[in-house]
Amino acid sequence: MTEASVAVHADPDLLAQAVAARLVVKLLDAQAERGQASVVLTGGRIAAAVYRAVGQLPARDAVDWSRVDVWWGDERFLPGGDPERNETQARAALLDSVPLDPARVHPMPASDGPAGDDPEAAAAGYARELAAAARPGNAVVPHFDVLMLGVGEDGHVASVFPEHPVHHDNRPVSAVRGSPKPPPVRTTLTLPTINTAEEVWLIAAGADKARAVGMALAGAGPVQLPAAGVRGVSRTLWLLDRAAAASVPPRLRSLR
Ligand SMILES: O=C(O)[C@H](O)[C@@H](O)[C@H](O)[C@H](O)COP(=O)(O)O
Repeated sequence: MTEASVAVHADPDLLAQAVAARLVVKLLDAQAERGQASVVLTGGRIAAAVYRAVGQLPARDAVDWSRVDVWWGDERFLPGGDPERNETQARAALLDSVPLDPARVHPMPASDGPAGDDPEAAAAGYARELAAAARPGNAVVPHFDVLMLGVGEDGHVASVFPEHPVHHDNRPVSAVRGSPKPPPVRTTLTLPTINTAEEVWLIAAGADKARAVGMALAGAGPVQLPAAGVRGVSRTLWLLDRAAAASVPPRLRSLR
């Protein structure tokens, strides 16, 4: 298992700028190697700041956006276009301003979508969409070059919350009811699916994240602290601001 690495930036704004720059380079590298790139998006405040920062980078135009696949790690199960949906936030912050191929943008279903107001059917539908894009062989999900995650104060990632039944769901995508973070109904990739990504980036800003970040890096259990159960295939990268990094074990700190 690859050991996690940690990069610390002075404040949330610099963190968002740095993650945006890394993301553009990651997409360019993937396209240079494979002719295409795939990214899994997350929700929350720091993710929105990253998307806005990508949108403002001149180098964003070096990416061939028509050959980028966009997936989501989780979604709030609300009607299409609801401002609280992670999809709506990502579209407003970045996706609407870059020339993506709409067929390669894969939002998780909305509660007023074809699967109806049933999060289990929505999760199953998204699992089918992932499987349809998987490489031939045994894979049930496509290759993800980079999967980004925000981190909750309680250590949740995507919509995998501490001690939640989702930990016992062995399907690739799970419906979540009773989320402690509103709204209560969501869909999410499960941890084993998240961990198929080549690189996973956990992004957190603010002192209220310090405890969860410190415990995850110190080796907490994934059921109690889901962020501790995240591992990218070739890289697990924690991208933090100074406040969120306050309890990172000293041997892992590379303060900037
Ligand atoms: O749908 C969501 O709410 C998320 O995907 C969730 O996992 C989020 O990324 C974290 O809660 C961090 O959010 P903040 O960056 O806003 O703290």
